[in-house]
Amino acid sequence: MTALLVRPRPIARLPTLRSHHRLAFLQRSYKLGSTLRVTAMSSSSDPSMVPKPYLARAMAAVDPSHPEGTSGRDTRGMSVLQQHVAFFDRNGDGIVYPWETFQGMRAIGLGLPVSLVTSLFINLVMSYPTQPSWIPSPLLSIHIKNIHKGKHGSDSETYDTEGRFDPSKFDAIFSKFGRTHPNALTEDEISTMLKSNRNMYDFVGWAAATLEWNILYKVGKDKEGLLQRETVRGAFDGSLFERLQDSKKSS
Ligand code: HEM
Ligand SMILES: [Ca+2]
Repeated sequence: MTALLVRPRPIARLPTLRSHHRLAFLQRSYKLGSTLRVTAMSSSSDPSMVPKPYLARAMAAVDPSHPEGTSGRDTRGMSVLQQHVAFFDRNGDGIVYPWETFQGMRAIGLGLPVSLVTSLFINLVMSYPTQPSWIPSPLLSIHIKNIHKGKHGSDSETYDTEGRFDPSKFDAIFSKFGRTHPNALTEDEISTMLKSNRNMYDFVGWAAATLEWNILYKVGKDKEGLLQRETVRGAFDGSLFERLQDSKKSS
């Protein structure tokens, strides 16, 4: 009887699944407690899968099309979360002041009122947890070295508590919520995701995650109103911000 319960599905059926379904299947298998299936999946040599998708990457936002992260990116020894934030450090001193957040937002094409309100909110929320001592910063500085301490709840959990990038959590954004397109999110799907990601009584996290995804949608949506997987990956390692700034400059 037990043997019947734990018997894995024939491996031969797996390649017919699309990559995002395959990962969802992996997660379901895990919940069922069948380590046999998980082992079989992770040792697969299928090129459309990231090796060891459960292993958080310190410096690279990896997915099956970018197994080494964004090509040609100089990580400067920073974690993926530090890279996300470094774009806003306009003078490169390791500290992000509210006016730098504001300038960065304007540089990627956000409007004046949104940039004003959002930059103030971000620096208000993230300044204190990232300070090098218990004394608050009157100028609301954010220290990039400690940005992992600015991690909040009710998010996708793609960044771990040390600011690394978890490829399986990133993939789950699309396998769980990309109902209409496997590699993109509609505005409605983003709002479903935000509600699903909520942790109990985590009002700061709800607000922060809503803001993050709403501004990302604003700057990153394509002509069809879709937020593409590649745009989201670029937001995680900050390369999207540089791309947007360059395209704004050249237009
Ligand atoms: C236009 C600018 C920005 C956009 C579009 C943006 C977008 C995002 C997105 C989509 C996430 C992932 C949320 C999730 O996993 O559900 C995120 C996380 C994060 N962002 Fe930003 N962000 C921006 C600016 C900033 C700035 C200026 C800072 C700080 C200086 C910052 C700090 C963070 C931190 C600490 C996280 C981790 C949150 C967590 O995982 O709990 N972001 N951001
Ligand atoms: Ca700075």
